[in-house]
Amino acid sequence: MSSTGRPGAQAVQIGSLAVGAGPVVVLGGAPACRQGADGRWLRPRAGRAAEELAAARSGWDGPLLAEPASPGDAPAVAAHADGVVLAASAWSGAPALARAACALALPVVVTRGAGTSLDEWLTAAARCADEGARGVVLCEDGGAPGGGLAVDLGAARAARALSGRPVLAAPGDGAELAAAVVAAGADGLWLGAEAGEEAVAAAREAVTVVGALVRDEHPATLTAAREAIDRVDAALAVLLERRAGLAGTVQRLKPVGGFAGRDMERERRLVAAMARRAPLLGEERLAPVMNAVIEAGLHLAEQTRAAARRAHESGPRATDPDETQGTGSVGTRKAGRDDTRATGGGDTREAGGGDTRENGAERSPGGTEGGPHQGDLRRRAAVDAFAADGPDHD
Ligand SMILES: O=C(O)C(=O)C[C@]1(C(=O)O)C=C[C@@H](O)C=C1
Repeated sequence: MSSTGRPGAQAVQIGSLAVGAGPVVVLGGAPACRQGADGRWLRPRAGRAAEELAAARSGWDGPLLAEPASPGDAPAVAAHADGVVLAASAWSGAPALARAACALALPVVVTRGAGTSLDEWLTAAARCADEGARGVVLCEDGGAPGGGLAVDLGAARAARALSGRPVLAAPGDGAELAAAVVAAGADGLWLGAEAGEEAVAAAREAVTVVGALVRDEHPATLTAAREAIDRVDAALAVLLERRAGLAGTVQRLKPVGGFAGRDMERERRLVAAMARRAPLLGEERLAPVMNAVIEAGLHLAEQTRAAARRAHESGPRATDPDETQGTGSVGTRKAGRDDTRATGGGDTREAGGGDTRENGAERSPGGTEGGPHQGDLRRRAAVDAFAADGPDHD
């Protein structure tokens, strides 16, 4: 079982592309998707299959899927495509076309359309396998004109679990639902004919980042294993950047921000919580990792703060950087550092194990710590110390 609770699907090879094993694949319509897709699909116009498929193939040597309009298109599909697409109208209403498509001994994508039940869909897939298809992939598109919001992710998930076949989902021309498709456990995104490079890139990002979180992978080669690591690193980068932003917000909200306000008890607790989700690494291995992450966030916060302060000081009629940074501090900016130390701040590293209730306490909106006036002065002094000390801590 994967981390999404699905049994693994039997991978189907479409040209060079394995669908159902490894990462979620992105398929785009040809010829609009020039870049970024793992494979393309084409529905040639009636009577134009040979010409249009030849043209699509001449500009693309990756996996190409074709949807024949009639049995007469079969030779062109065999000549140029790596797989066949059977829409619901074909497998439910055009048996001769379905038979001709399966007889090509290519992988077949069986699409669920409007008004077709899960049972009918899975039965059609099984029939395609019996009639010669070299692997069957299911594709859920909901059947609404233009696809998109009609896609039934529950049906896609059930189809995968019941059949053991890879399942694609067609979220339309845009990538708004791409993350949801990946999170639902689909093996691929089938983008609409109008999806351009931007939609393909957004779908790729969802596949990479969301896939790293929800999709179990068991790569068997060095290249595949490194590619899987690259996806996890991509997700880590997104999360680290987001974490650094939030840590910067905390520094502005704390009575004493930056290294001076370091709260080692909070750090110990967050490492312990992470270890519950990462038991193989455990607290001992996670602690140095998180120490580095936290220090990177504090450095960034201090440097950002110092840069804002320099801009403020050199500006012609600059506004108070504390106001623009959202610190909400009031009072004079010249409050002394001795006041800061009185809050439990002071030297960065020594301050780490300091009074955590003081350092970690959220600022009260009314500024009532030790009386409104004194509280304001103390906060002001702490913010100044945070800015002044910034880049010196390394
Ligand atoms: O929670 C805080 O007090 C923070 O300043 C945030 C944070 C963190 O990055 O998670 C940073 C420094 C502290 O020592 C503890 C935690």
